[in-house]
Amino acid sequence: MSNIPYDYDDDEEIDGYVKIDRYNPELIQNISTHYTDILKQLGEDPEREGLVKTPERVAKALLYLTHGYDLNPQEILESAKFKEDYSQMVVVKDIEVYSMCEHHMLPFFGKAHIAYIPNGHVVGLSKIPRVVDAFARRLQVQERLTNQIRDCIHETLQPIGVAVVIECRHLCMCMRGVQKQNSVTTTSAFTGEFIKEKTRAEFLQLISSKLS
Ligand SMILES: Nc1nc2c(ncn2[C@@H]2O[C@H](COP(=O)(O)OP(=O)(O)OP(=O)(O)O)[C@@H](O)[C@H]2O)c(=O)[nH]1
Ligand SMILES: [Zn+2]
Repeated sequence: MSNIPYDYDDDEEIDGYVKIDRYNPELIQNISTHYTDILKQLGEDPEREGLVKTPERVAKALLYLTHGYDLNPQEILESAKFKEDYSQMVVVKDIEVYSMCEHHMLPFFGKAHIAYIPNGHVVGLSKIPRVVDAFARRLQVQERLTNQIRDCIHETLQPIGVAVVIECRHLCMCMRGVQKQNSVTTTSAFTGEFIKEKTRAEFLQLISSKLS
C-alpha cells in the first residue's frame, strides 16, 4: 500500500514525489459541509454523537482514496531507472489494488500482475506497485486503470514489452445493483513482445504459478 501518512494536516512531501495540497484544512472543511447535508438528506441527525465527526472523516477518507491525482507515475518510475543489461521477463505479481469506480464511487479491489522485458534499463521493483497505486487511487474504470499502467511503463522505460493483468471485485456489483458477490473482472493490456502468443503464454503461466 501507499506510504502516505494518515495525517491530512501534514503539508510536507509524500515520499519526495508530491506536495499534499489536497489535504489542506479548507478543502476538508468544504467537503465536510457537503457531507453534513448528505447525512441530513439521508434522514440522519448529523449532531448525534456517532456522526459529529463523520463528515470530516469522510472528507479525509475520500481525499486519501483519490490521492493518486497528486502523484506523477512517470516521475515515480524515472526516479529509480537503472542501466542494466538484463533482458529476460521481470514479473511482479499479486500487487494489491484498491480503487473506486467512477460510476458509483464504490470500491473495486483485487490484484495486479505486471511484467516487462527490459531494454537496457530496469526499474526499482517497488516503483511498479507505486505506479499501480498512483493510477488506482483515483476515480477509475478497471479497463482505463489497466491501460494507464501499461502506457506509463511502456513510455517511461521503453522496454521490449509490457504486460498488465488486473483481477478485481467491484462492490457496485456485489452490495447493490446486480448483486453478484463472486464475480471477478479480469482486464489485460500488452505491448511489444507480449503481443506475441508465446511470450504472453509464458507470462500467464508465471502469474498463475504459486510460490512453494
Ligand atoms: N466497464 C466497466 N464498467 C464498470 C466498472 N465499474 C463499474 N462499472 C459499470 O458501470 C455501469 C454503469 O451503468 P448504469 O446503467 O449507468 O448504472 P446503474 O444503473 O447503477 O447500473 P447497475 O450497476 O447495473 O445497477 C454498470 O454496469 C457497472 O457495473 C469498470 O471498471 N468498468
Ligand atoms: Zn460502479
